[in-house]
Amino acid sequence: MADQKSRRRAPGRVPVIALTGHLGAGKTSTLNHLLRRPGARVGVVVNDFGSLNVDAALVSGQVDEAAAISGGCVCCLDDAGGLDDALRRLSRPRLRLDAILVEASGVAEPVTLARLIGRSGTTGIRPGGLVEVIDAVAHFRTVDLWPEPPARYAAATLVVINKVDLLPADDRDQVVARIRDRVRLRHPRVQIVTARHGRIDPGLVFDTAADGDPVDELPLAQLLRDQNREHHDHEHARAASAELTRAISPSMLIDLLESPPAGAYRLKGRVRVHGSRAEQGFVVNLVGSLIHIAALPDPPPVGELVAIGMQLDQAAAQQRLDAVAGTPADEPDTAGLRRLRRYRTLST
Ligand SMILES: Nc1nc2c(ncn2[C@@H]2O[C@H](COP(=O)(O)OP(=O)(O)OP(=O)(O)O)[C@@H](O)[C@H]2O)c(=O)[nH]1
Repeated sequence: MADQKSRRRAPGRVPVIALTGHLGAGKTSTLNHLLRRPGARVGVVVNDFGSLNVDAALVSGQVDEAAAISGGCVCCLDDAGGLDDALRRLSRPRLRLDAILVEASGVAEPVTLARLIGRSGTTGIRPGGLVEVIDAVAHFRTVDLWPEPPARYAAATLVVINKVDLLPADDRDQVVARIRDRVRLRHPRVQIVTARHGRIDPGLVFDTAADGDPVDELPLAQLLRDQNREHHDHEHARAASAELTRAISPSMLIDLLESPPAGAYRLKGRVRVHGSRAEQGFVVNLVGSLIHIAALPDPPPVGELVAIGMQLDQAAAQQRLDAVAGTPADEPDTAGLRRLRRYRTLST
């Protein structure tokens, strides 16, 4: 009988699965959902666009092995921003990982990322598919904007139409069908599923990494040419971030989320505030104009806030974030806490 160790992972190269999608589409939610799959040893590479790794903080603790790439979009940095190093480290045989998931920043181009993974010099890995997460609500305002369907659809092995819960009930089927049709125009055979909070069947993702997958089934040269003809949004994305070394004012935080800096499409972070009795931690998220706030089990010793947008006014955003980070908030702020808790209740 095969011993436990040899049964833990199929022999051979570790499949590397990329998770892509526009800013705030639901990549971290999908990743966290996949990490809850029992029985698989999964390594994760997280690439945040801002200089602070919010996503890495949100997945650590649930993952067997993690590597973070920060400071820019993985496909725009020299040397793939350390992707090869991270893959080399995570594919070491003694880690016995079943799969490696790479969560790209929300501004990475899937075609380029697929190429980086496919052409990686790392010997212990093989491409295991690319999961493109789509924000069903914002898709036609953010990603699919031109007469030709975007090249990014063709790089995907699985398309997740996420946030379907946010579509109005009488529009839902029509919007989902429209996204499906556009994807299929580019990629007739791709798997498409709908999801809420990235809750897809993990078997779909790990199955796309079956050992028999062709190493490179994508006509990448053609796709790269198509992508270059399209709008290169990732070249124009900008970010501002601030480290939060103390509790912040909930009023200032909610003001920031309700009236974000000019051009900020995405705002996210982990914060600490003074509750009525003790300090409390929260994860805050803004996508477009949608605010989501969830409680953390413990207040983070050091938190962070990151703002990202294609046309972000970086200086103004930095000033706003620095003001939140630098304003003393040592007393409970009852009105601010009430506003924060209201968003938290609406977010459940
Ligand atoms: N209502 C609803 N909210 C969702 C869903 N999926 C994600 N969200 C929320 O959308 C926000 C962004 O989700 P993330 O998973 O962080 O998105 P992301 O793609 O990782 O974001 P970036 O890494 O910044 O590009 C969070 O507030 C999530 O709770 C969904 O299916 N329904």
